[in-house]
Amino acid sequence: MSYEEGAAVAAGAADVIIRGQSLGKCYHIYDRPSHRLLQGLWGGKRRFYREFWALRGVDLTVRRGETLGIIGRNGSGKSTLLQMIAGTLAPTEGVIQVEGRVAALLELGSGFNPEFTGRENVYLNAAILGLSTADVDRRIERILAFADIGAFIDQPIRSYSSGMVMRLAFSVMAHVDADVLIIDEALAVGDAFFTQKCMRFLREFKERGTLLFVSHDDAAVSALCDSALWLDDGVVRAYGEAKGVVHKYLESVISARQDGAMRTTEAETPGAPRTRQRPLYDARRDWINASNLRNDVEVIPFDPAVPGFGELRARMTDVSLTDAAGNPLSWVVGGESVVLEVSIVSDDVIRRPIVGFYLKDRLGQQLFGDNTYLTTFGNERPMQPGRPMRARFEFEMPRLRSGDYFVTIGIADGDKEDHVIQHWIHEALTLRSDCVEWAAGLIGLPMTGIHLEEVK
Ligand SMILES: Nc1ncnc2c1ncn2[C@@H]1O[C@H](COP(=O)(O)OP(=O)(O)OP(=O)(O)O)[C@@H](O)[C@H]1O
Repeated sequence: MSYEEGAAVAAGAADVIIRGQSLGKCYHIYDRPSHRLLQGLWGGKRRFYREFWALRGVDLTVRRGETLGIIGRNGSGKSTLLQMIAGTLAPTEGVIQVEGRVAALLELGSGFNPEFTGRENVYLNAAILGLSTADVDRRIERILAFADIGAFIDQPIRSYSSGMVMRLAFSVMAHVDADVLIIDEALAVGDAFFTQKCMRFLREFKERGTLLFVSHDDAAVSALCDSALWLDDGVVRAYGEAKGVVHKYLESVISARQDGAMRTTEAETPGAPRTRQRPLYDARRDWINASNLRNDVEVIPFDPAVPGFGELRARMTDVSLTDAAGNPLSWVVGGESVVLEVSIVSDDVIRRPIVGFYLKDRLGQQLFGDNTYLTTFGNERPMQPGRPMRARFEFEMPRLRSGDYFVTIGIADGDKEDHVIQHWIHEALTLRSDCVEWAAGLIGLPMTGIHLEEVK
């Protein structure tokens, strides 16, 4: 879909909440400080500055309930556009109309007064967003619980770390009943557990509100957003369905990296000879593991005190990654065979136990997972009180981009359609990956063989 088509399709839809027409922002650039002074003296009679358009000719229409991703290189105009939508920056030309309450997390602590305490800033910030003191009184406990910064809340903000400022700012924003949320995902980097909490909140918010999400992470935009807008040097390069726009953006990034030496391939000719697939040992594995391509993954051990939920007639007592011999691992190398073990106890009969897991990245995207349902299908054994069980999932550890990952585990009683969650832990294990080089995709599947050869 072209930019014009994207804007036209969106504009035709009912329930428009944001409409921007021909938006532009021009800054005056003075090559020397003295030029600014001279400009003041000369007024409009002479020009001592250069014009720089940070944004120009942007049309945009966002419907209620839509999630729009804004992508683009550094300096492409993303913040400029979003500040206009948030109402903190006036456009030089064009018109922006926004319905309802907008809460934005664009610049860290921008709405906070450093001399006031966290608590005072909560009231101040919420008031700016239109909440009365009584409204905040009713929500303050929830705001503080979400931010989770403890006694610091009664200290001046200037004594906070940037992570604490982020937690508080996000928490206020999450509790003001905003119609539109604007988030720069780069700000949410840092504390991985809090990022998970934020992402869970954003997924829930998406169901009822309008979300504008700035991200450098193309996978996150594809996964979270309905539509995307790609800005490049202040102008829109593509606008429309998220996956299509992200695809074009990536194509351009890769093409630029390869100095434009890229062509699009045609579909394979029918009947052309194909390489036969046979399971082969990947001889590169030893080489990869001995080089800087090696992907080390630290396993942060299971903490039995970590919060979970469920009926709790059965619960997990331990979760670990082990080698084939059952030895718990504190480090794994991407590509190695591992076993995910979940130990369970119950104090009641669990008629049909099912144990499942998935691996999530820091944005909460589910990368892969599985469960015991099909393995036990037709041969279900009730779990008896006082007789512990253990679920084992054997797989090859995929290579993981640098960052934190989480293993979510669920235990249920029932079948695939109809079951009751017994115990669910969002972050049962944390995997901390360190990876210097990255090939492609969300995860790197260990290849059993890669070949390039002449077909005889
Ligand atoms: N006050 C200003 N005066 C002059 N130029 C500015 C000003 N604010 C922003 N710019 C310029 O406008 C351009 C767009 O900036 P903007 O912050 O919107 O980009 P961005 O896409 O959000 O970048 P990033 O991803 O690095 O946050 C940049 O070239 C920036 O240097």
